Amino acid sequence: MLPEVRRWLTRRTSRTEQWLVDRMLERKGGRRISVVLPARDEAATIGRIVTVVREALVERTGLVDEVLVVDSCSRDATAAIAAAAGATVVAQDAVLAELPPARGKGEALWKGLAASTGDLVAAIDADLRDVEPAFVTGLLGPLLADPGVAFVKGFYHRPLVGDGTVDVDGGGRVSELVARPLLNLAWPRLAGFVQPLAGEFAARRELLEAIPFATGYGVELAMLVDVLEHAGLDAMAQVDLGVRVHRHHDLQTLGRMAAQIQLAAAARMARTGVLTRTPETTSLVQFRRPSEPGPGGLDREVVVTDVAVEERPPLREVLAASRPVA
Ligand SMILES: O=c1ccn([C@@H]2O[C@H](COP(=O)(O)OP(=O)(O)O)[C@@H](O)[C@H]2O)c(=O)[nH]1
Ligand SMILES: O=C(O)[C@@H](COP(=O)(O)O)O[C@H]1O[C@H](CO)[C@@H](O)[C@H](O)[C@H]1O
Repeated sequence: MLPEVRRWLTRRTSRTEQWLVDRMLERKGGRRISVVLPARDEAATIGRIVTVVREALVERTGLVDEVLVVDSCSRDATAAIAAAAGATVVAQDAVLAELPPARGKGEALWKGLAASTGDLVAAIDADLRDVEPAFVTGLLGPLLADPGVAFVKGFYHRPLVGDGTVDVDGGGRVSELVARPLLNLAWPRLAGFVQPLAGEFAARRELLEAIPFATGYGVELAMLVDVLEHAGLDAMAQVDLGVRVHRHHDLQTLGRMAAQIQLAAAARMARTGVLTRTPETTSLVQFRRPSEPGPGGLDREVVVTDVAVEERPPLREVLAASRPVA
């Protein structure tokens, strides 16, 4: 692991319980805060999420000023349920309607940024079960407390919930198999993010307006890379939000998600020339649930493995070199 990542992990990791709403309200001043939810066919979950955020953070405390649902071409009652629960709802294609429409999660987030009014913008996925207000307050805490922080990413334990089965740390399959190895290889400064694909993040508007957005599922990885380039690692933070339970997709859908993430990464590698040279490190940084809760912000065991591979030459070249000359 790069020494600067090790330092960053200690300096910029916190837990949602550390961020108290009363203190955050004092720090908020005259700024506006938006919570944006990209949502495609989330009729089963969107109502409860909007209700929890609105009641706890808009009505009871006034920390959040706007709950905006971007209806991402849903075929179900997502938009109507979100509106009934008290969200402002915009149709993805109706925002910046003069532009040719695009599809996918990243498009919904970009349109959400365009349609929202907050100086600080938090995003959470709309397929979450059991969402708590602490999901939002944790993301906003570091931004309100420290002017040096411009971007905050959530992390959590991720169970994989099947039909009557729960694998407590089995979720985040694309994260573990695609995003993490890719980031460690090409952008090792981002290796400290426990959940690099978390859909839960918050940032200052001026930062989000200054970076490009990938339209599909590549949006999270693209955003990490672009924020790093734009603002630097010390402007980024992560916060432990506890446990996250969401709806899972089948393997083929995850394959398409992985493909979009790789395309977004490829575009950034080409743009910056990353990987045209030898990788900076062959370490892979992974995180595991500790046997005992750790002190400080990072309640994870850090597992660093050297995954270096050697290149053997074609065998016939070796054989030809070792064959006695007649
Ligand atoms: O075209 C799309 C696809 C997804 N989403 C939303 O993006 C979030 C994350 O997507 P999904 O649940 O499919 O990914 P997962 O979390 O299962 O990997 C959810 O709120 C989706 O409703 C969206 O707004 N537009
Ligand atoms: O992290 C992952 O591996 C995937 C799939 O999660 P699961 O294996 O279904 O728990 O979930 C996410 O990735 C998407 C693509 O970046 C994000 O858009 C989602 O917010 C995130 O949940």
